[in-house]
Amino acid sequence: MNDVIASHKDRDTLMEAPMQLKNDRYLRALMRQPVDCTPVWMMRQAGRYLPEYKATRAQAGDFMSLCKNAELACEVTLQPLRRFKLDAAILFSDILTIPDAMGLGLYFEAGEGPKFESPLSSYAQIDALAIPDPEDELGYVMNAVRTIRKNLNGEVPLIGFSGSPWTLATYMIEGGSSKAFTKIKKMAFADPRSLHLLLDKLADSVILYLNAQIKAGAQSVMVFDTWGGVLSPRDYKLFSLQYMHKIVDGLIREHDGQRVPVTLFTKNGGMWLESIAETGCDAIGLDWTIDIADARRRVGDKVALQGNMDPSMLYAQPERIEQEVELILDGYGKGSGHVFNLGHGIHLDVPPENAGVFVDAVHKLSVKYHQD
Ligand SMILES: Cc1c2[nH]c(c1CCC(=O)O)Cc1[nH]c(c(CCC(=O)O)c1C)Cc1[nH]c(c(CCC(=O)O)c1C)Cc1[nH]c(c(C)c1CCC(=O)O)C2
Repeated sequence: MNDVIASHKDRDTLMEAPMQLKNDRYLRALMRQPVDCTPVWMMRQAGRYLPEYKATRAQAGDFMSLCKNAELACEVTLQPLRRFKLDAAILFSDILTIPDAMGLGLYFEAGEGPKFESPLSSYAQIDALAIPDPEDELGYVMNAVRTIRKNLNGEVPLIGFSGSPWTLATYMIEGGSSKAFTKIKKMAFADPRSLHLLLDKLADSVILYLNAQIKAGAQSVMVFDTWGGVLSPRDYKLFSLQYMHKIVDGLIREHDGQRVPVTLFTKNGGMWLESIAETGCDAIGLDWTIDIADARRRVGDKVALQGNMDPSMLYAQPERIEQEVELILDGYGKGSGHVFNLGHGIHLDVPPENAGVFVDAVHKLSVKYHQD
């Protein structure tokens, strides 16, 4: 009942959220328009490395309760922006909301990561899965998006996100995190019909989910393909990229008169940049295993690039962090089209001050790459 009231309230008040951004360099860089300096944000910017996050999470009880409470999800989205001069906010949620809404029973076991009560193993189970209605079973995510957009008050854009079909399928079939991915690979090679049915349903679900996030106020969207890099080149195209391509084709690309840029991130996907760029995405997220100068040479002006400092570099001394930022900025070279980021999520035991050193270094050291 309270959720219903909150959702109507948020829908009305979103009208008050300003259209014009005070800081739009994140969106400009994704569209390769001139910027004054390189924008920066961090994946898992809200997370266990911040004491204020731990306090709010304790208040919520557990991780999913935090995701399902729009006010608290908004609070943890904004916490890192109060500490650091980030150029974008990322919705606080998780990629596993879709499988949870499909009825697989998501839970988090301390120290073991996400788990599902009912993992998938047969065609019949996959055939029986329904595509979730984003404003119903996933309505709590849309409420969070509306609440965050309103509270951001036009400061910086809000990034919405989803997992890629392949990455979501790994969790749904393995039953949680995996190292060898034997169950999903067994299905891929011994029973491809079942896996393709699942991937296709997930692609349809992701399209509906991301489009609903865009309508609720997300100004840019990202698809996280955390596990695409465990496939061979041929199987990556068949089981992962094909479905991300379908998603890019199905997304709202312009909303309220503004372009909504889409970024695809495949961890360990550096060898497939040209193919990823061909999906028609606006930007590619890079992990740290590829040289950003090579990446830019290979994609040319086709897409913007996001990345790509090793998250473990945040354990280093300030001078070493600054040196690494400079090397990456120099690798990308002059001009717009680069969003600075870590190559993956921030580690939970990183000192918060080091994240601040990183963000400030990007802004300070990048100015010269955007002059004349
Ligand atoms: C694979 C994946 C997941 N979730 C996500 C991915 C794709 C990106 C990536 O590769 O990291 C994406 C994600 N997860 C979370 C966000 C929110 C935005 C942000 O802060 O960056 C985003 C964008 C919050 C979260 N999602 C999670 C946390 C930590 C939860 C906590 O303990 O408070 C956060 C802040 C939980 C989570 N959720 C997932 C894992 C593996 C874990 C870690 C579990 C553990 O180590 O105990 C699945």
